[in-house]
Amino acid sequence: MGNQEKEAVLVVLTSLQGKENTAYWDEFLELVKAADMEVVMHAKQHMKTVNSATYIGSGKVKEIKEMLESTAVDVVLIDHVLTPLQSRNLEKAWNRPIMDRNALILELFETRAVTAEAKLQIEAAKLNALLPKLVGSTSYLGRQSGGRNKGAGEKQLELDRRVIKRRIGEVRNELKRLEKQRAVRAAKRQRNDLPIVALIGYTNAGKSTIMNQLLDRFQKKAAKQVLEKDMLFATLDTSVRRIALDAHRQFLLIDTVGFVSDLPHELIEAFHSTLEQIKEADLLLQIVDGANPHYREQMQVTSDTLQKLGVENIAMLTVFNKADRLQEKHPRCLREDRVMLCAKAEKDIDFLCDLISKRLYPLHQKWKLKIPYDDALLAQLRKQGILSEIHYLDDAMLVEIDADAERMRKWEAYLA
Ligand SMILES: Nc1nc2c(ncn2[C@@H]2O[C@H](COP(=O)(O)OP(=O)(O)OP(=O)(O)O)[C@@H](O)[C@H]2O)c(=O)[nH]1
Ligand SMILES: [Mg+2]
Repeated sequence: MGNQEKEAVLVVLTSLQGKENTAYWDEFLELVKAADMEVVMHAKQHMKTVNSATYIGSGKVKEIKEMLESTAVDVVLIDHVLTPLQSRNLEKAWNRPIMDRNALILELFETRAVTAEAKLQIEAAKLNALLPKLVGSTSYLGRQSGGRNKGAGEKQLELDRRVIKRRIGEVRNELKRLEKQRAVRAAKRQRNDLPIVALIGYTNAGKSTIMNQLLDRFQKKAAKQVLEKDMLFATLDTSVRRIALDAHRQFLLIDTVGFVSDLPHELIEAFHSTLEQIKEADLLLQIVDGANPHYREQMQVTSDTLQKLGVENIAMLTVFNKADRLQEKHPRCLREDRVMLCAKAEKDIDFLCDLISKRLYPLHQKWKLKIPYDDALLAQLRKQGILSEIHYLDDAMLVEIDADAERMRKWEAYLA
């Protein structure tokens, strides 16, 4: 199989006890697409119970075997998580590598990872997932190295296991080294003493879009934008950028990897150190795709994942995004800590900044000052970037500024 060619896959979509699981299936197919695989066939099975040996029923196993005889298929995907025994049995029956939902997400992360750290984290997750499966099966390593591992016996298996364990050790050491580097960077940030705001939420909700909009709006120098894309798991690395609302109101904004239902625990573990950064945040911005009919379930997944990560007691603002896709109009403010907006509308971004600022700098307010025309204060305020409005009166200028009470004290004489 050439590198350019997409892997041809047969997708098995299942449902238990007559529940048509279309949302789950759609999401699974989106994951397949994001992993850059091509669905050449699919099979559906409605099951009453789970078959402990093969997950799906034996009749379906046979039927799919016949399907596989007539078409070139590289891998069979199953929309659920299988036990090692189930995937071994299916692999034997179909003579094809099997990927369950976990394996697919790992594969997708692997194709998407850019930084050394993300790559290593995924490698660790994949190797860990591989070990328990490595009993009487050889196609996993074969597939990983790009070819088929024919005729490999028990000896080979033992060898494989040793190779994998050694590699896991190496990867862990390298990750530890990178983590230390990050700790140093984090310590430097702390010395800057800027508050930290973290964007979190379900994949494809618009986290990276919001980060880019804020960069566009508030970074005078062209800041490096992050990738935003209509695809599951566009972001796999956390990025940190500094946002300066003005000279005195700055914060660090972190964009993070999105969550998905049943995120494989190997991945949560592997990404733990990256996601740890969420714990340092002073404010969480939970971004929700408000136009997704399943936004409630997605919010539930987010709060479950946060709980698994041990993130608690951090103030959270929930942003229902993509308001432009809704039929009805909604007010921006739904509740004190819930807002609805469109990340692509400049006014909405201003509104969001205002909210963030009120949370981070609660003592900050707008003040009106009266400044004579020949006074140097205006230039000073301009330089600090806290000037928001000027009106030119006959005898003086009436200006509006953003500042906290502490700083206002020295300008008290100017208060209008
Ligand atoms: N219509 C509309 N589309 C939006 C809005 N915000 C983001 N999008 C689109 O939604 C898609 C996903 O946006 P991203 O910012 O990449 O989402 P993300 O939350 O970072 O996703 P992951 O990195 O995969 O977790 C992109 O195609 C965006 O252009 C919005 O307010 N309205
Ligand atoms: Mg993103």
